[in-house]
Amino acid sequence: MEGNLTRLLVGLSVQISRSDGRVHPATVKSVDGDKSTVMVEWNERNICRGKEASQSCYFSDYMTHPYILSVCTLGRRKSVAPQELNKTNKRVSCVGKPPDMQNKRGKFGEPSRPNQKFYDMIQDFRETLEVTPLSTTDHIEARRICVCVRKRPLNNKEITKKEIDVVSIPGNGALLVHEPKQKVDLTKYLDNQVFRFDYAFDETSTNDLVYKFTAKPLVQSIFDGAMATCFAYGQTGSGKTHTMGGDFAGRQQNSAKGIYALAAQDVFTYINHRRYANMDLSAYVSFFEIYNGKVYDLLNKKAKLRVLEDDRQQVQVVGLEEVYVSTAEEVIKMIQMGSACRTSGQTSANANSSRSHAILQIVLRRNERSSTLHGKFSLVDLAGNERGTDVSSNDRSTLVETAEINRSLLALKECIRSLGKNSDHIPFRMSTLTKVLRDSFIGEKSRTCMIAMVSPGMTSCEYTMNTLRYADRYKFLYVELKVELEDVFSSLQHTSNNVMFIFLGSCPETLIPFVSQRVNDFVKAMEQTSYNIKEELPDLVDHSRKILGTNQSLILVFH
Ligand SMILES: Nc1ncnc2c1ncn2[C@@H]1O[C@H](COP(=O)(O)OP(=O)(O)OP(=O)(O)O)[C@@H](O)[C@H]1O
Repeated sequence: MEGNLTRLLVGLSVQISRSDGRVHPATVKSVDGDKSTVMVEWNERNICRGKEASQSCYFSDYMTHPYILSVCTLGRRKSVAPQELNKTNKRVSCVGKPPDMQNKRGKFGEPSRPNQKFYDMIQDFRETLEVTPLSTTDHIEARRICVCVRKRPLNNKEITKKEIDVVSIPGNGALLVHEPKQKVDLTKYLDNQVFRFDYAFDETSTNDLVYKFTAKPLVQSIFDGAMATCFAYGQTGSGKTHTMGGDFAGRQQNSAKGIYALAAQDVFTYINHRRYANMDLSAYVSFFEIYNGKVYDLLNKKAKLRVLEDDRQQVQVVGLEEVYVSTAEEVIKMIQMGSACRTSGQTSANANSSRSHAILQIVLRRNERSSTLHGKFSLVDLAGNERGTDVSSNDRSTLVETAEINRSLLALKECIRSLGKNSDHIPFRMSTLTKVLRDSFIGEKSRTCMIAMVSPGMTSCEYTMNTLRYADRYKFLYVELKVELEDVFSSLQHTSNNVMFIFLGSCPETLIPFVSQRVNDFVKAMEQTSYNIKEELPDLVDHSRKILGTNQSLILVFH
């Protein structure tokens, strides 16, 4: 177990809680299994500081959840000055040598590249990772809000420039960003940040695989009367259009290979399925873009459309073409037609950058009841999220464009957040995007999937972090949190291996009774008496230490 612990923890970012009450990030530098100590390091006023903590201070690993990623400072810790750390030679792993001591050749023998040291450190780190790739046979869980991440491979331009890939996807929904950093003394180190999603797709994942875990369950839901929405979110050039619309060969897009087309194929499979045949459903398609807050019909020569709201708060896009379709091929033709006239521009990251939100809607209507709406699937390829930091542009219209994009993405976040909280008030009027998607945010049957796309290159690191933070927020939604915790407990109960334990970040007050009950159940299952987790936390920690190395471990969730 000690060995596992070392491999999992070294280099990870954790929160530490100081004796003066401050809580701040630090990096795990080493774990001493014999002495049961953990060494952490952080920067304070440009001075590198370190601490040795006893193992009664536990860390969660990347296989647990981001909100669990904190350090619980229960035991007494000894403060160690950096010099002392050097003397005892305890500082290990992810810290690089000063520039003059760096090798001219890469550690793996290949010619040196810019940032070779970081490259080597990341490769070293990856060697310690246990990778569990996502497989088509993995279980897919129906969720009301599903948040995923997809990493694209380095592109030719990046490979030519010898860009470093700073994103790792070990599996089980985890994603690591190895953020290259430098201390004031020019020592290089990696700040390894961990995120966790429902699913994480690595650079080898195909659109088929991504579709299967994301949009496919939503197609089924619209036959059951749901309003479903699937968003592709991310920096320009990160792969949104590739995922939704299909891969590109030059400027030619293979529309049959995107999530739009895969969803359309399934819609017709279900329509003809005996389970839904007697519902007498027909499918209709509309395709439009929102550019600078205005709606344009991509199936009608980009006609500019008005968005109106009636006194029952029903939002209508007046005059939007809704075309009856009876085969997936017809839908694919429309996707090609619409995509060809989508507003694009050139950014520093993508020569063919989409500057608008594109929305493909597949609507199911019941034939016999004057075309009553039965279900709707909105597939949204969002505009790039680079937050006005595309510094290569001084052009006013690009800046206005970017500001509008940012406003609508903020509105989207607010609406999904309200949806997750089952709030009565959904602030859909904040932007045209959320206005036209209003019926996706209301009602019991609304279902949402967000696929956050990330570029793997070191130069995209900041944008990648922004994307991950945006998507990460969804995971803090109350309803999801409860489900997630349930998963953690049940997976622990069914495992016979040693499992990393403990713990915790911000557990909402309302969830404490639930967590308390589950911890007690777990403790009972280990034939121990039950604990009041608030008052007897130290006992539990002591107990968990004793069972470390036996066949079970414990997760505690605590505020
Ligand atoms: N998973 C992937 N595998 C291979 N190539 C990819 C992948 N994702 C993206 N690409 C390629 O990267 C380039 C940029 O992708 P794409 O146009 O989809 O980005 P985007 O996020 O839609 O950008 P924008 O917001 O500027 O429209 C394209 O050439 C695309 O084919």
